[in-house]
Amino acid sequence: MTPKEKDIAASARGLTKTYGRGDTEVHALRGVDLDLPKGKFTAIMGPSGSGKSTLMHCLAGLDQASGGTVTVGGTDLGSLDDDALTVFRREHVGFVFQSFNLLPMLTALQNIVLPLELGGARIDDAARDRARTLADTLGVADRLGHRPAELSGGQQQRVAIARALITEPDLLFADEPTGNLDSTTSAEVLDHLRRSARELGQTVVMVTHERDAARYADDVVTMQDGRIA
Ligand SMILES: Nc1ncnc2c1ncn2[C@@H]1O[C@H](COP(=O)(O)OP(=O)(O)OP(=O)(O)O)[C@@H](O)[C@H]1O
Repeated sequence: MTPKEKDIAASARGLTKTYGRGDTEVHALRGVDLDLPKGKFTAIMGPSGSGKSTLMHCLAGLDQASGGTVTVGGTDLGSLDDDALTVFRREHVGFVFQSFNLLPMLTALQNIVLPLELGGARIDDAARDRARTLADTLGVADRLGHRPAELSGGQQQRVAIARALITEPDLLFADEPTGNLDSTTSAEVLDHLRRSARELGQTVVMVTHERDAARYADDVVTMQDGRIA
């Protein structure tokens, strides 16, 4: 790796994605080149249908590109089969969704440690301590015994961020993470995403429609018709 490559968490080269065939063909990505610098918070903006979610899903190994390459931490995702991709996502990627996606029957603490359990780890005191430290950083340490329904939207989203960070992923992806939140709560969640990058060294990528939200990011990438504008 060259020194420059060392500072890049993920990159796309000539990335294309086509959905459907013939009359129903949609070119969601038309050749995207992008480098995501390590430890930075990048926002992806652009009109509806411009390819933001598709780009994020390809970078995260959730969707397969039609052409071009995605490299994460030196691994070409195109070289991985489905099983290897699943392991790759579990070990390297965290997600935060607009709708939080917490499991309603589990407490906040149980939700946060779930990715460790799914990865086959035993949930011991060390794991619970890590979850508490993250919850503390995110300001929800006093809500750990509560179920999602007993938390505000902002608290749920902060629990979701802690859950995404518990495996210490190289990349944290957030798809419209403040879409369901009021402006005060949005500001808190965005501040935590920014701190994940600045204080924990996470590489954070967020898709958003909101210019105010994008202001928290170090860089803003704008998509237009499947390309970076
Ligand atoms: N699974 C799919 N099958 C067919 N077409 C799809 C599929 N997913 C996305 N598309 C199309 O690809 C294009 C890009 O979609 P994408 O969701 O990436 O855009 P976006 O910028 O994230 O939009 P939005 O802001 O509305 O979420 C759109 O024209 C969309 O209709």
